[in-house]
Amino acid sequence: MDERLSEKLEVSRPDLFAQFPDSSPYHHPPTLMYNAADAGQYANPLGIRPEDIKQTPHDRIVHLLEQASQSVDSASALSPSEHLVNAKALIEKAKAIVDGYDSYVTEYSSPAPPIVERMWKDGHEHDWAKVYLEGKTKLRLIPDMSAGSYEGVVLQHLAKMSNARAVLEIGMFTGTTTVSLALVPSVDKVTALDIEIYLLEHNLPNFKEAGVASKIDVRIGNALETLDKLDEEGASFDMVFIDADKPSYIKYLDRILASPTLLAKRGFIAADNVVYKASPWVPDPVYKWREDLHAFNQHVRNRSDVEAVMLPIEDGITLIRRKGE
Ligand SMILES: C[S@@+](CC[C@H](N)C(=O)[O-])C[C@H]1O[C@@H](n2cnc3c(N)ncnc32)[C@H](O)[C@@H]1O
Repeated sequence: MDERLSEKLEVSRPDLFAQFPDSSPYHHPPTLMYNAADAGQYANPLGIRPEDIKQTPHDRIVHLLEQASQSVDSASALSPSEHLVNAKALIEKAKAIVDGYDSYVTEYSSPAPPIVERMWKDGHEHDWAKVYLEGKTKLRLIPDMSAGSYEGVVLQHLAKMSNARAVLEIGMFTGTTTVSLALVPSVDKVTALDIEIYLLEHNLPNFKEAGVASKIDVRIGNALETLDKLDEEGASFDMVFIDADKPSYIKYLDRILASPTLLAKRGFIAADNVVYKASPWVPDPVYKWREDLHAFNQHVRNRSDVEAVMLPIEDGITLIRRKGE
């Protein structure tokens, strides 16, 4: 890690992260809480609100430009000037560029299958806080964990272009990406790992409705232990999508690459959220895993046995292949 970045990262220790009052529906603020064990660990001196937590670098830029625009409005109210009018117009234009970007690329890409759109919508309407408070999930899951239908289409293309037959997904959540991949004709099987037994029951009706239940093998448990089991079974995957707990990304990658079989010859790994809301280079205390993701990116770059390309898709996807294949 370069010194400047390390300095910046140190500014935001976990004790600065938000804790919402027990009575708040956001007692475990979105994206801050993956692990129930984290609950209650953080103070909230910064007054972070859930709506301040954005999902991608673009979302973050739009949010910042909105705030800048509001500041210009306030300044204009006090002292109207041509400069402020110009500044406002420039901010609004920059905002329109970024704001329209994701919608445009989604509109002119093939659409996601309707079942995936429906699953994504249902996932956003599900009361994950209630499920967690009832003790049905260990983790406080939040709808925005779902990669979304556009990213599902991207993954489908990667699977199609690589002619992937066996796919491993580490982190299934509501199964939108699982179903997207299982719907690819060349894919025979998607092995989906998750730690939450609740998701098995929750997702099964959708897997059946999509007509791909027989192609999906859900393995519940800690993904690292499941990887050990899959390795013992001699399982081999053409495509691996890593999208579970961010602090374990390095372990997942190393475990897969340590095995002679888990990653098939000419197989590839796609790791999600690698630019993590741009927080590795513009830190903000609300983004809890920036050090983990930054360490993962450095680790990938420093492994001499792999080649990688980081794609600025949504929250960033890195494609990793064994060198020389
Ligand atoms: C970001 S979500 C996955 C989203 C999904 N790929 C999609 O795009 O819809 C992460 C998932 O990883 C699971 N998870 C977190 N820690 C885990 C662990 N140690 N082992 C297995 N699964 C884990 C969570 O339960 C959650 O469902």
